[in-house]
Amino acid sequence: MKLSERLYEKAQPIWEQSHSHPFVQGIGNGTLDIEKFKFFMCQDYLYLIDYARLFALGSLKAHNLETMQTFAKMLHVTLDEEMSLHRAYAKRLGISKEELEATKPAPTTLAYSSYMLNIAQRGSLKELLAAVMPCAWSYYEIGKKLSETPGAMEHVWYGEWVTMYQSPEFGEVAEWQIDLLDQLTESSSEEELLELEEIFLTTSRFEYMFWDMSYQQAMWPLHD
Ligand SMILES: Cc1ncc(CO)c(N)n1
Repeated sequence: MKLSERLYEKAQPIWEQSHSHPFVQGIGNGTLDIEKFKFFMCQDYLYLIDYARLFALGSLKAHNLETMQTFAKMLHVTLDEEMSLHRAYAKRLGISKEELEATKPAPTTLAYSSYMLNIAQRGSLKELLAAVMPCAWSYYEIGKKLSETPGAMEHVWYGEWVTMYQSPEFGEVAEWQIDLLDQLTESSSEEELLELEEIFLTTSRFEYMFWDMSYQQAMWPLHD
């Protein structure tokens, strides 16, 4: 069994909770409160900055030129295409570029980004991939599922979001990461596979928490 098949199976109970979360469902049926989406977009913008850094680290840790080029491409696509979606939404939502960039990270954003970057910095390419894989893979799955709802891709607010994440180009990114990790772990020990599984499940849990944080618009529970 390929590692990716095992990871997919193990993560299902978590991923299913993300799929059925009211934030995700609300994007699909168009009922999500726009204030919650605003919160999500600003926090996601911060998240993507660190997510992009993981691709820079992937390029650094790559074992050959082709892998290095693909990580560099994902770095570029994140900074200049995915984040352009956020910049365009911010503009429509009345959030200035300065405001967007000055967003303060919520505790869940900080925890998720810090965990991912820590794994990527101290681990090998395998650990880095295990940490980053639930991101593109689960968003692609969510995009595809939501796009099946009639009108979801045409919705005045959430249509563009669904359209981007269900796109085959976005799916290719997930597939490339999956294939590379499967290839790199062909002869890994059970002990190593278990470690990678734990990382994958941890970022899968953080993905769920990110939806929930956005739904609750959860900042620090303290007031300065
Ligand atoms: C939190 C999060 N996970 C994954 C993606 C997909 O890139 C995203 N934009 N945000």
